[in-house]
Amino acid sequence: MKKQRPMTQDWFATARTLSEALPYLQRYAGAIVVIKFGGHAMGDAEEMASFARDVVLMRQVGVNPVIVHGGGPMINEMLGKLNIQSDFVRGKRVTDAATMEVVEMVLSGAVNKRIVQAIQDEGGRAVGLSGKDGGMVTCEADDPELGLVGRPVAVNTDLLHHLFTGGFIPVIAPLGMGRQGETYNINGDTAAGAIAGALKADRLLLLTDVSGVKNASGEVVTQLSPAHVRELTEAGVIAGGMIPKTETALAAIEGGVRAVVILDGRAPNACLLELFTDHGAGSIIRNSAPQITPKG
Ligand SMILES: Nc1ncnc2c1ncn2[C@@H]1O[C@H](COP(=O)(O)OP(=O)(O)O)[C@@H](O)[C@H]1O
Ligand SMILES: CC(=O)N[C@@H](CCC(=O)OP(=O)(O)O)C(=O)O
Repeated sequence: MKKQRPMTQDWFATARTLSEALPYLQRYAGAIVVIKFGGHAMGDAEEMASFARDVVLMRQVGVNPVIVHGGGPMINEMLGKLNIQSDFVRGKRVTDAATMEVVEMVLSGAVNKRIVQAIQDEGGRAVGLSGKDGGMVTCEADDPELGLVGRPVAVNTDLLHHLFTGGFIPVIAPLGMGRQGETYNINGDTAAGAIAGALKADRLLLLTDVSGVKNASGEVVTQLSPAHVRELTEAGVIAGGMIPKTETALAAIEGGVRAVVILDGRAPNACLLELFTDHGAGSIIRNSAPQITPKG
């Protein structure tokens, strides 16, 4: 039963926010939204629960969310405990057979199941998978220097469509299968971009630990075209871990994703703010095509 509490301005504001969400709820009903949930964005138990609640709410209002997660910091921790040395080249982990074993164990085991559990705890029905399940992500070796790092060359979305029909929320670890049955380690951003492209997703949300793409003065740029992203990259303003994200964003847009948003996954209700309010969150990257209401 609802509690009887005195009416305050806050309650009116809450009701107004719900009412203002209507056009966005209508716009996203049936839409596919792929969310890359990076290891740095996961935060503590409360932040994980808040993320899970947003995802369950999305599903409840008819959106088809797909979670593709990372887990780089968790892999580093386990490799450290096992005294296995690990190096990164251009943002990707050099992966030999011993490292691959640990990567698969941490991503498909601990990290994947933690997210599945968090979603179930909020009343959603999550299914934990890796890109190997249902022959979803086929890879080729990315670069001989990187060992078992995969570059997705084909994505089969049949399994995902079955899950959408059943009302399930897919939670996918970024692993893929080679044509000879070998397992590949895929950068989480790359995997999310490939899956979003194959689904022709309405939105790809890349959740990270900064509030968006920053310009040379350190301010977040809220709207970017692919040309603007290339300019910032050539000028060295987009650097480090942001490079695989913006490269993924450009490839995803090229592949048919309507828009990509880079945002801070630790900010409360970041996904809801982006999808269902006038305010939006983070940096949106899209071709400067005519806008379709609301927010294209
Ligand atoms: N122009 C830029 N705008 C925002 N962040 C940037 C930029 N250039 C580099 N970065 C760095 O990219 C980092 C995000 O990448 P990364 O740490 O790999 O994220 P994740 O672990 O979430 O995948 C930011 O914390 C920031 O240090
Ligand atoms: C090839 C490669 O680098 N794979 C990544 C996969 C996890 C990942 O991408 O995690 P974050 O999103 O948390 O960084 C790795 O081994 O760390």
